[in-house]
Amino acid sequence: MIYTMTLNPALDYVMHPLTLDMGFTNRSSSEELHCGGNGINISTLLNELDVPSIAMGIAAGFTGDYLLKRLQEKGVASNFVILDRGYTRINIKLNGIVMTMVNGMGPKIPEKKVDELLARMDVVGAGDTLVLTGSIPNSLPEDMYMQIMRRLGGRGIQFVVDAPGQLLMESLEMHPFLIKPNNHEVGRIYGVEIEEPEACMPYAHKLQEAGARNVIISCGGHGSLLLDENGAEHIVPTARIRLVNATGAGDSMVGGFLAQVTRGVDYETALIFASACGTATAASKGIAKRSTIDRVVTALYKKMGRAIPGTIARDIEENRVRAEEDEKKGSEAK
Ligand SMILES: O=P(O)(O)OC[C@@]1(O)O[C@H](CO)[C@@H](O)[C@@H]1O
Repeated sequence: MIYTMTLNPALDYVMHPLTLDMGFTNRSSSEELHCGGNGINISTLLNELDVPSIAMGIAAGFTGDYLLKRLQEKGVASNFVILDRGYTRINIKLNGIVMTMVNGMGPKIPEKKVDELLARMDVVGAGDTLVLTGSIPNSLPEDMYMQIMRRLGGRGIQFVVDAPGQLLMESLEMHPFLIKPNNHEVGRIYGVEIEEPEACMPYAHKLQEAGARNVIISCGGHGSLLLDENGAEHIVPTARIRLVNATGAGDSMVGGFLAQVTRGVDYETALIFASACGTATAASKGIAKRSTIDRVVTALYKKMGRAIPGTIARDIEENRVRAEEDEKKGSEAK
């Protein structure tokens, strides 16, 4: 089973402001509300791909109730500790000419609720994957991810860590199965400016030498790289799309990669699929739907001048047939 941990989930309130003038009232042309937080985004993407996962974390108040209700409606399994006070944050995403985000701090988490969460996490065991991603609320210890990994270490669990600088570097001693920083995060860690996957590859080697098994570095429109646990280097371009909203694109990459690795697909194919999932979300409102992912996978293989591997091509065909049947049933029911 894949477990995702979101210690500080959010409702992402995406606004499309026509202007963004500081000190004035700006008007938005439309708004959307999505379930957010990195782990939740990964579980949402996995659910879209019919890969079971359990989203774990801490929720509170009316926003937390709404978040959990929405997850249930979508069919995303969850196991959240509920706080008695405060409310799950609402993160503002201002999707104008440039994307501007204001992320909330999140509720204060009492120690007894942390203990409850840790106790619930004891269900994670041998052969499971645990994804630790997103910010750690101020009221929790900064080394919370390390505490979780140390507690669960030695049980045969595969850890996936997608966290900023120091947190990521500290986690490497636990030999995470996968880390996925982007080029800017890697640049900040090593004090360099790097844009393209080729330039990032030496740093992927450094991160692997420091303990990570598989290292993905996403480089936005320049593509992405994977240095896999066997030492093989893979570089994949990005499919061309019209950018709608990049929130959750990195999480979708992680979800797409895990979905393919879980079914035993080779690492390069998993990276290509992961890249397509990230791009598909960037082209969507919220986390990408299956049909968009399939479209982007097809476009990416075309761009690379390669044939789509059998397993992925069969999935695409099955999804197409299923969508057609659903549409037929829908119009018959009207
Ligand atoms: O404040 P954090 O935890 O660092 O990031 C949270 C967040 O910005 O990351 C996700 C992906 O971009 C969003 O769904 C969410 O609002």
